Amino acid sequence: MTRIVLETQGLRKAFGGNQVIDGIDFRLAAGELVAIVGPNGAGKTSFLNLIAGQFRPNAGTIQLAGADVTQLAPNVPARRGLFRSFQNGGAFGRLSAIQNVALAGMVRGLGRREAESEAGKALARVGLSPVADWPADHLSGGQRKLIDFARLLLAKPEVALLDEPTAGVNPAIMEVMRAIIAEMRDKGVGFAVISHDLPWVFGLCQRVVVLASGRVLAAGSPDEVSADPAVREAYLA
Ligand SMILES: Nc1ncnc2c1ncn2[C@@H]1O[C@H](COP(=O)(O)OP(=O)(O)OP(=O)(O)O)[C@@H](O)[C@H]1O
Repeated sequence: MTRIVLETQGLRKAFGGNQVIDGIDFRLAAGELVAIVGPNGAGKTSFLNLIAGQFRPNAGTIQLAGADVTQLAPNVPARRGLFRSFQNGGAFGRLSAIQNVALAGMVRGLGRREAESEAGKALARVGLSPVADWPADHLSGGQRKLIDFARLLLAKPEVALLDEPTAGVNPAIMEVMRAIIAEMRDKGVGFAVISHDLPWVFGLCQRVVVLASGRVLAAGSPDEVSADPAVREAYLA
């Protein structure tokens, strides 16, 4: 039987009168990659913020690997096997690249030495060995996104939430990202990936969830959602 690693039910969030998430039911299985797409302002990042604990929902529940994490602080889901990347990279600017990556290993219980040794290997994998000792805020936007991928390798999560990983990065880096995601997914990590790059993400995912106005507008295979008139209309609008 398929193991569900992430599930939301009836998730809702409003800011003042703006209902940004309006009742989202979502399931992600181990080893599955779901693309989360939709027009600007649809609520995609807010949905990840709710799952990762950056926002508190007004209603609904979030289960991570079978445990209720609905009301937990942001760092707690990380210790329970959740990884999250951010549109502009999640690195701490004053820490070096290698310190940032090692932290992801320490969160999962590695000692400092072992974490730094693994971080060095992960940085080599993403091509960042030459800048391993540079402060993250001296790196380019694309390099900071690669730090997130090195952090992902160290974190070894059950669930990875990626927010626009390929925005503003060159094709060679996109290929490094694709290979890491595919390898981890094949080992059983569940991925929810927000992307505006539909060819890239449709080439990786099993399922697509289209959000619009905080709701699931459509869900299905890439071919099914691409053919859905409501999806076309939402994008054109
Ligand atoms: N912290 C916040 N306070 C108030 N409103 C917010 C906050 N975060 C997001 N919103 C609102 O939530 C709505 C959805 O925004 P969100 O960033 O989740 O959309 P998105 O689908 O990720 O968009 P994009 O593709 O442009 O990144 C927007 O109307 C936005 O203004």
